[in-house]
Amino acid sequence: MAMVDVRDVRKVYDGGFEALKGASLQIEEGEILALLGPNGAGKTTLISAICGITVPSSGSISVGGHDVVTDYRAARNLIGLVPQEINLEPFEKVHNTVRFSRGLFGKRHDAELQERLLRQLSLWGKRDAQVKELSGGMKRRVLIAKALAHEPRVLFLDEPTAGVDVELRRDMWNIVAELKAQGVTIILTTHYIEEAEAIADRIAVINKGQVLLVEDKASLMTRMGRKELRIDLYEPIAEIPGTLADHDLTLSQDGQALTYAYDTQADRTGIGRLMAALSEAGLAVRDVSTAQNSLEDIFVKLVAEQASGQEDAA
Ligand SMILES: Nc1ncnc2c1ncn2[C@@H]1O[C@H](COP(=O)(O)OP(=O)(O)OP(=O)(O)O)[C@@H](O)[C@H]1O
Repeated sequence: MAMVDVRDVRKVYDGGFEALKGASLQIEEGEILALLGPNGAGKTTLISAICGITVPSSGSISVGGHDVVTDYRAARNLIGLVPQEINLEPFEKVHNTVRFSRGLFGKRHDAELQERLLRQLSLWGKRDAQVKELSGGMKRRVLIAKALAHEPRVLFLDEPTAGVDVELRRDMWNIVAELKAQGVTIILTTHYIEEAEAIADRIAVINKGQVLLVEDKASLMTRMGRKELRIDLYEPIAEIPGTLADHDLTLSQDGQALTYAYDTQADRTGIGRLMAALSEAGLAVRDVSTAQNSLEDIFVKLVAEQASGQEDAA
């Protein structure tokens, strides 16, 4: 059974806007799923629907086997939500804020757990500070502590690292890794695609209210990935020799390196043929290296493909 099971969910807002158009998504226990999509794609709407904050117009959602509408409390108890916007009580002390969040779920205060959580998030030294005294990054940590205070099994992080510095981002990634090790299921929305690339097990791409794809990150990168072969030359050249014209090469500005893009899934990459042709052209190779194109390239391509598909259909 999937930990989070979203089936054919539609959401039409009051004004008539259809933010989700039959979205389906199954998320397994203990996995980290990155939900990617451009602005307005429907990510927050989907998360809100799973967390029972927004009621879907149709379709069904369960968390841990509990329907989020008809069995809201049981489902919500399993969920921790780190919202996009900072919504903290400014005059409250850090430790009270976190303690109160646990209380909301009817759970008794657990001093040991609270200390562990605050230490893990580097908030222990700030436990007696008022929220308003904290930096933006620290406030984000408090949001995470609050979301984790009732020991949820599923954690939603909605743009957790928007506007935070590199160090805090790394810290958050470490926290996510620790939670995963504890078997917590994590759903992350992010605009930083390298973040998804770094920490997610699976990638879901959503655009215009539709889930375009859900796939294992590694297989997605292999399936859609293109690689680039960079060839450094001993001697710079002014232009690509005519005999190499059909190899789809680009020459660096300083004339010192050639780049060859190839499809990793193609029957033939053409590398062998290219190397032979280079040698025939009398070009001496100093070094070669390869680079895989990024998840970002793949994401941009997917979204563009959907847009052109819709134009074709129109
Ligand atoms: N309460 C609402 N009433 C009407 N329309 C809404 C409401 N909330 C969101 N929308 C619209 O639904 C669409 C999806 O919004 P949503 O916030 O889910 O997108 P998102 O993918 O989270 O975007 P972002 O990356 O900008 O946070 C947007 O076009 C938005 O304007």
